[in-house]
Amino acid sequence: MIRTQAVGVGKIPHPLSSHHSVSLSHFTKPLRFAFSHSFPAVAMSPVPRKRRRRSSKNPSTFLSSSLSLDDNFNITSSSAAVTASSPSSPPPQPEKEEEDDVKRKAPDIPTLFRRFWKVAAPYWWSDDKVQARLQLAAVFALTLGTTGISVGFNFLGRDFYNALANKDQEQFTKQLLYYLGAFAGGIPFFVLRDYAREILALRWRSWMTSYYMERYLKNWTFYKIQSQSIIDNPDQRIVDDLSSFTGTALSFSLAFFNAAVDLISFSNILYGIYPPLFVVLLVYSIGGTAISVFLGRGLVNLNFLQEKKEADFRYGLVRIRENAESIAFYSGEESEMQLLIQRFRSAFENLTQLLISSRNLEFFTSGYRYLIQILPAAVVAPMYFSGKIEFGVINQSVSAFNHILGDFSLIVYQFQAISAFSAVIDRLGEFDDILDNSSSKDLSDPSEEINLVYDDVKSLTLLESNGSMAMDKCQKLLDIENLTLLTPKSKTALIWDLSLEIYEKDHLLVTGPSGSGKTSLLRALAGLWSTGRGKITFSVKGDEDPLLGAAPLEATPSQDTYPGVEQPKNKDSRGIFFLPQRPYMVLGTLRQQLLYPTWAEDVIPVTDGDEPDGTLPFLMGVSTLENEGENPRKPTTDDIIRVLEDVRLGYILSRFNSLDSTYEWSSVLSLGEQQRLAFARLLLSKPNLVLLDESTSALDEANEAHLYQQIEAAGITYVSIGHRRTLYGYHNRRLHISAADPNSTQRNWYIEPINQDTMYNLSKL
Ligand SMILES: Nc1ncnc2c1ncn2[C@@H]1O[C@H](COP(=O)(O)OP(=O)(O)OP(=O)(O)O)[C@@H](O)[C@H]1O
Repeated sequence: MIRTQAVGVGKIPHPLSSHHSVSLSHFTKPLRFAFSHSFPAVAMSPVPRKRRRRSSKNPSTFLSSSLSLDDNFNITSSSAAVTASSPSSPPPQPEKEEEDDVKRKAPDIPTLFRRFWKVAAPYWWSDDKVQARLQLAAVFALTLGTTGISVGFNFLGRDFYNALANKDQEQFTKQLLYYLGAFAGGIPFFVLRDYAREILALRWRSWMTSYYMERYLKNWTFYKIQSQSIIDNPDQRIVDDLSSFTGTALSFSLAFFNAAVDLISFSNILYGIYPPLFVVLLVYSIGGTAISVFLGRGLVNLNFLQEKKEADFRYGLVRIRENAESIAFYSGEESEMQLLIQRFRSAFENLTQLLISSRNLEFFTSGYRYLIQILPAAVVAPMYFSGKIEFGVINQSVSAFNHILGDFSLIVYQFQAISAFSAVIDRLGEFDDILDNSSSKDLSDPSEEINLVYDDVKSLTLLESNGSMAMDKCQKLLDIENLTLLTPKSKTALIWDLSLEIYEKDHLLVTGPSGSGKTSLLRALAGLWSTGRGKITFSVKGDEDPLLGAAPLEATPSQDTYPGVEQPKNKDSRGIFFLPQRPYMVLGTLRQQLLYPTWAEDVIPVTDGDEPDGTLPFLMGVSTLENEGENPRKPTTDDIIRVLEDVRLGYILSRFNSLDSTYEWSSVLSLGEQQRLAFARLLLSKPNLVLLDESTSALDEANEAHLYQQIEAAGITYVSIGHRRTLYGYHNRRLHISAADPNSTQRNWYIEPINQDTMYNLSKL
């Protein structure tokens, strides 16, 4: 076993030890496969504490987390057995991914520093900056205190050993008592320093988590990241990388600060004992740092990939959980197993490389550590023999020497942790850049963008209050002008030059062959896609922008994700509602399902009245004040029950006891029931216009007819996408989109009224 020695933030030294062991547990947090064998004295664990703490109830996290090494470098997981017994026919390799991994270059040092600063800085200038800086000052003060105590122990050690060597029992007992007293007085400093640091790291992490989640969910960045595969595993970056980053950044800062203070304190001591020893130490540590940087240069990239591969593996397991029923119906276990093994193997192979690189570095660092162990004693011993110094001074010089060497060798000793931290910085920096500028990857040419506008009906009325035009405009809900729609990235044309107006009670059916671009048209209307040309204008009710208080709607063009597109956060509050093809069930109670998304703030439990100690202002969730007055009156329990009856779902109340029971709704409700539940949401929100994407595809014809009657009776204008003939009966116009011809720019759509003739012709088919 290799023992490490005093580096950075120290623990209370053992009275009989020649050097001081340290606590640098934070250093290892980003290092998923930390090297506990190297640091037995500092209680490092093979898997960082936070990661090990993941709930074993969650099978995916358990399996994934257990991809770790024990002290003997054995893989301690059932997954390892799986790998060993993998079938003889290897699964197909994800070639593109592998290629990307190979192509990936480690970031250069200036990029790393830029990213570190960009990720770390915002918190210290945030609303929480006063608390943050005060706590940081306290941590630094406690760190200074502990360094002072270490220096005191250095002198105590000298006198203690002098008394021992002189066989002076009285002096020895006195020194022993001093030592015990110093322990009693010093321990609280060490404990409180660590506690204060952890608390500050937690506070910082909480702020960062909230800050990143806000930007991730803003402007549909989460959708773009996912649909265009911009970066891997954003969830892992928010959960694991932020946690590692805050803890490690603080630990490293303190360690460097402590090393600087330590250096000054102990240099005096060592220089006072024997100056040449100090010079030898300087040359030795600078040379050692240069060599370890050279040997460990590949570790940053390997750590980056390890994070990614593990997250991919975990995501594979999560997908099995989410799609359990479909996989079970397909009996797809064998394929799933192959896919999982493939991902695990990829993580395993990268880890093997990581271990080889670490081993090579470790050969050097171990030698570096051992070679120097006896040097200080050997150098000063002749002075002791000649009577120039006392015996205790030998111990003092060894202690001071080790302190200073530790300070100088911070990079050598912690290179593996530093490289893992660099990978975390790299991943977070990349994520941060994307969150800041999420439009840059897919929207390069602003002239090739669809212009999406929300016109305020009231302001238009005021503007043109004398003419009949104003009345017409008030009734118009949607105006599409010369819309040419392209797919993002590949820019394949789906719809050419579409112009269309929708007025109140004007129910439009969109038809066309599969893949022609019907759903994509809705994506463009929702603002999710903006590649193409043309203008989409929604006439919305309400005299205030829900996001900006009293500011007029047209005064707020979006500048971030989709330039030129004004993005509402809460579309339904402007009278427009989208029902996607696959109903989305939120996590929570039945009531929350029904209130989503119009009264989304109720999904997040907000503490009222007395806040529990430690609640942070930035973790309060969505403010209820923000949307107050914008959304329709919140439905009462009676309203909700009535609407459930209206969509013929009244019976589920008795089945699931109450509106406030929590279930995995996407599993316990049939697809048709989920679609009816989506209509219940719609009826509660009562928008002016709804865009339905095959929203009744799982329903029988009777239920479909019933739901259309309900929304018609509620005065909601609807645009539906659908293939079924029965849908013609509930609409008065049809937009037919044909598959676009790549060699032509001709219109690939037409609009026709749906009348008795249409119905007659259909019935003959
Ligand atoms: N994120 C994407 N990037 C690039 N192309 C996409 C993306 N999503 C869909 N497409 C392509 O756009 C085309 C239109 O897709 P869309 O979902 O609009 O079809 P649709 O008419 O609604 O089909 P269906 O009736 O089968 O639901 C398809 O060829 C599809 O493969």
